[in-house]
Amino acid sequence: MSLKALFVGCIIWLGLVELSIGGIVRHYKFDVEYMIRKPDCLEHVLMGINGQFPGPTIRAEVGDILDIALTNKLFTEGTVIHWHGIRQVGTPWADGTASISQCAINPGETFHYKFTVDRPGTYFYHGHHGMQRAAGLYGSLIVDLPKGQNEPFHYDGEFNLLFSDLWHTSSHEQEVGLSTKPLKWIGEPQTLLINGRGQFNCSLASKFINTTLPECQFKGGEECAPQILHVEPNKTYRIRIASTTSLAALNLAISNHKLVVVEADGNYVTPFAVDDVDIYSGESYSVLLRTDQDPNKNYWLSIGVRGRKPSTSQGLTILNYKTISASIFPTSPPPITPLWNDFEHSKAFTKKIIAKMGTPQPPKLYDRRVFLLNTQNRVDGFTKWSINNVSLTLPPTPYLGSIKFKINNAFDQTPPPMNFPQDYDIFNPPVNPNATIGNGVYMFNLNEVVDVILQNSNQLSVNGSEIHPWHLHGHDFWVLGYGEGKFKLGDEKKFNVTHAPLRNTAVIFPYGWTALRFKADNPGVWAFHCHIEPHLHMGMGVIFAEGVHKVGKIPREALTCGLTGKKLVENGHY
Ligand SMILES: O=C1O[C@H]([C@@H](O)CO)C(O)=C1O
Repeated sequence: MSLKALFVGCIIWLGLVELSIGGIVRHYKFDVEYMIRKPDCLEHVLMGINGQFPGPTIRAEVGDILDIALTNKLFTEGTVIHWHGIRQVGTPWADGTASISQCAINPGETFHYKFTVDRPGTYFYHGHHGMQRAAGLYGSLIVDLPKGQNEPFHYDGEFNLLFSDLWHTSSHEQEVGLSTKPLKWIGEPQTLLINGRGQFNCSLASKFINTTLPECQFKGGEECAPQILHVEPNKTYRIRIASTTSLAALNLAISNHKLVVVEADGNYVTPFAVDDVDIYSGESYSVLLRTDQDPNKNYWLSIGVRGRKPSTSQGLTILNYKTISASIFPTSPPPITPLWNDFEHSKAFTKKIIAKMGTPQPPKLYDRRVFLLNTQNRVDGFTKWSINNVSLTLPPTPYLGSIKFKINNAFDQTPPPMNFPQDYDIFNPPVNPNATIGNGVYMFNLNEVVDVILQNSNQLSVNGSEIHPWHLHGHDFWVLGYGEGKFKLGDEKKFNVTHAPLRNTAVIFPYGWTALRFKADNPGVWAFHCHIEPHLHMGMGVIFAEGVHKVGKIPREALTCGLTGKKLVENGHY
């Protein structure tokens, strides 16, 4: 056989091997860098990828392997990217969480994220180091069904919308403010962005709303001009939405059109029609839109702030029936976002989300139950968020390495508390506001069924309890139920175990509880935290670990820092 034929033979053989494990390897090169951009018509420093903000959309098919070579082109700080909603089965080192699954990638260095996307759905990716998500490090990740397979709903076309919020103070200034005594809170965002585009100093809807802002005048090509959704009449469109906001809870509406929710966090749900959709940071949905309205008009698509007293203008774009020009304005004002504190509206929406028939049901019983009380506290006078009175501070050595290699001095070996005092008054500020910092780990036995009862409470000031969206890495969980007040014995009778939706993010409502169940069946170390980035920065998270002894080879470059880095040097791997 000639050398060439042998070479071609090898390639075909390799190709077959790759096909036999399900999908193809998709290679990406991501250069993470700071850029000067005008996402809301004003100039800002943003973090982007390959010169793009938001970063490039990754589109793959179920079973594909993504191989993303991430080069840190920031000048002086480390970086990582988390693939939000991807469970990383067998590749916990690719979860992209600094200090948890890997070392932050140093400036100038390249790290290979290689993992399988094993489930269709709408996902996204974002920075998971410091406040790099607030700096703009994010993009979309969409996983399609393999060719020839159909979704359980029909659509003629699709759009993808990634929502985010923008501050005019830098992420560094925000980060320092949050770590200062007294706390310098970040406040509300200046602008809401849809696919990285928003308008701060002008309004698309100035003719219709009470504003002093002038009408936006776009000549074409502006980075802050909205991406218009061009549609044909009498068709069905799938709109994928995901929220990577740093803080804002959002509400999406499209004038005159109903939205049918069909997917949540990569899981099919029993379809239901609504006028508007609440979407919290860390969540994703697919909604179906039927273009059955007057085709001689255009319509607003709006996102507005909910859950916190807003001071940010709605994010807007236009649904354009191609029958008319996109520059013809809608004839009425944009949809009114439901009142920020109409929590009954939020709860009604959330409770409509139930699993689609055929979704795996939760195990009937749990092996272990963990109560996690969320409180705002003080540590040495610094304002923090704490879980069972412990505020999370991450260690310099990634847990995945320190647990696997039993480096016991890498973090606090005492497990954090599984509960909180029974007499804790969740309706008032903490009697003793002093908390401690900690970096202990909740260790679960492999395949244990874990129930988590997230308990909300009053923050440091009176009459204040906020919504927090909690996101779990490495798993989906079943949402068993939501309740008011303090969780009490007998409340489990209200659990929905037959139609519990599978999600990776779930909210706790003010002064309420949320019950989740998951199977600790994915060897690795996983963050579980409030997806509000400043809250995580202030300690609002915990670390779960299971079956770490079963984790296969961890790429060396994931562990070249802290005590695992030292061990590698001592063992001659340098
Ligand atoms: O963590 C937070 O701090 C502020 C406030 O509680 C203190 O200024 C706020 O609204 C938060 O969500």
